[in-house]
Amino acid sequence: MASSVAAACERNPFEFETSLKDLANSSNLKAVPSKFNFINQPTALTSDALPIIDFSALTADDTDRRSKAIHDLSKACQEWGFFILVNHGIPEELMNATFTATREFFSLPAAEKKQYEAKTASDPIKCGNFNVANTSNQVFTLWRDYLKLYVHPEFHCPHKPQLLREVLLEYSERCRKLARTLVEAVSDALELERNCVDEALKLDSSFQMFAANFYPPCPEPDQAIGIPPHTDPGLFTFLIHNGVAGLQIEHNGHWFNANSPRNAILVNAADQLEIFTNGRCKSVKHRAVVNNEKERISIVVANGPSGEAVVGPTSSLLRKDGRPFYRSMKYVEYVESQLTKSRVDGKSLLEQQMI
Ligand SMILES: O=C(O)CCC(=O)C(=O)O
Ligand SMILES: [Fe+2]
Repeated sequence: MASSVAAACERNPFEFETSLKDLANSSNLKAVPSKFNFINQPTALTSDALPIIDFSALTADDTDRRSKAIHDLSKACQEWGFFILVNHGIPEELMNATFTATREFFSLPAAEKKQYEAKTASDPIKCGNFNVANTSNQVFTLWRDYLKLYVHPEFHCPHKPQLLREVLLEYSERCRKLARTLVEAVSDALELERNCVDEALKLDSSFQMFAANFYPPCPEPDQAIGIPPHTDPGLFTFLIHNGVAGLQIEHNGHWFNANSPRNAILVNAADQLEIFTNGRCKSVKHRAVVNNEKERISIVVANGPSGEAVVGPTSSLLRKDGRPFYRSMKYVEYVESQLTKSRVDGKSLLEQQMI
């Protein structure tokens, strides 16, 4: 759920000028048009094995099995910040339908999509390519079309394609349930009261965002970027993709290709989980690179606290001297500030929250 990459650009960051899908389809592009130019950092090392968490074990009656899964989850959140979730119970057909509906949305005529061009950070439906500035104030456009929706506690969705509403209602609800169980498991692992996150962060009215990213093949993949390095807002982000590689994550100072098997969900601990646990869980930087052969789609759900919750470190995880490592901030303000206040290669909003 890329956000900390955005910037207070002179151009509207949300401006929808080019449907990249159309640009890539219509012209025989040999080079990346200059407005997309972004020089990538060194490419990723080969993939290392990300931790795998078996969701069915987290909810198992067998206490030993459950305790081991909770321990593994907590270790994954503290060491990698990312893990692969298997046996999560979301039907394959629902995931496929989500891809189908999303692809249909991106195939709509540009004029149809342009009605969802956002004017401000708080618009609940946003569609475009996204303009970003770096610390030298140079603005560039990301090599991706995106659709971003606020789906809970209020559900917002474009009218077309018809299928989209139905699948997103179901997919987002299932993701909320999974995220809640993961949050409980992390609370157990950190010896917090089981429902303490739920209560403190008002998860009944969890602010949940859905994003679909469409990356067409790019003639010069080293000269453009899908999404530059960023961390996500929220507690847990869920990502599924259409089988084409592109996600890279930072681990111990290196970039790794993050691959995941079909039907698994790639999960990452996000900023508010790091803040609430006073740094125990890590919200890790990641980025999306592009390739010159295949189109890539990723579907991302950011499961957050309530928009109204003021998120800061929980008291039992403060340092011995009682001081927090992070400032507190209302979640909805955090989400919207990320879209306007941080810059590529500058301090992310999460870093700005550190005391
Ligand atoms: O497309 C991807 O793999 C990354 C997407 C992402 O990080 C985001 O939408 O926040
Ligand atoms: Fe992200």
